[in-house]
Amino acid sequence: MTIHLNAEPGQIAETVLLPGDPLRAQHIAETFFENPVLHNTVRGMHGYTGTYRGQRVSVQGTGMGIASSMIYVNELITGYGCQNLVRVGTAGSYQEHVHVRDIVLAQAACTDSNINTIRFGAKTYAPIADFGLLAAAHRIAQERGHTTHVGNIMSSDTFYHDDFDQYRIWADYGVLAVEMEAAGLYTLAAKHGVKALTVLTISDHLVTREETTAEERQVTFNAMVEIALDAALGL
Ligand SMILES: O=P(O)(O)O[C@H]1O[C@H](CO)[C@@H](O)[C@H]1O
Ligand SMILES: O=c1cc[nH]c(=O)[nH]1
Repeated sequence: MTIHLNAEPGQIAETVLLPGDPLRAQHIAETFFENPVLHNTVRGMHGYTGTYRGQRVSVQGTGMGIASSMIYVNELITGYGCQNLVRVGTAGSYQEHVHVRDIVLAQAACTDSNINTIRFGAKTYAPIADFGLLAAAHRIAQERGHTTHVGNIMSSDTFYHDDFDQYRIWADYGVLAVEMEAAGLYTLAAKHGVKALTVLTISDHLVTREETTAEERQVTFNAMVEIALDAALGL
């Protein structure tokens, strides 16, 4: 057991999907896993372990933001020996050609958080995805005909900015979309020598202001989860 996870030792699989929302963790377990068992109840941040196409796998809610998610990622790696960590989340598009419902594979993650200023001072660290997971996810998404973009994303500490247009500087440098966790996940994965990837579904658009309905989000979300599971488990 760790401070924020009350799973028994060995109860969490080596491969873990990481949605921000604990209810999405429940949805993933109930929709995709065989024999899911609730492994965490601390703070209502539900996590489940079961099997998917015969292989052991877990899903763990992380909460929103780098600060919350890094607590879970840290404890999953150091307390439970997790080796493959794949975030599955929603994101806002920064680019006209990246549409709502599209899938984004985060090759790298910029951040406005201080997590790496604390570590590296004035030197800049570039948090990146595991290439094997990234390549597998890309191949699977292409085979299934999903519109998929691979590139840089922004992991922001702030959902509501005083200046809405602040995103344009990132868009000008080719950043595809914004979410709130990947840079922390990639940094911790590198530190501990484990594999990480972030798979995102575009849920809203900062340029066109388009949004998806809850039903649309659900359908695209399931496609993203299947890509993440198959890539992480080498299926
Ligand atoms: O859909 P999830 O995984 O929660 O991810 C995105 O949604 C939340 C903001 O609404 C942030 O956590 C952001 O990263
Ligand atoms: O605009 C968005 C959408 C999802 N998640 C974010 O962090 N921002």
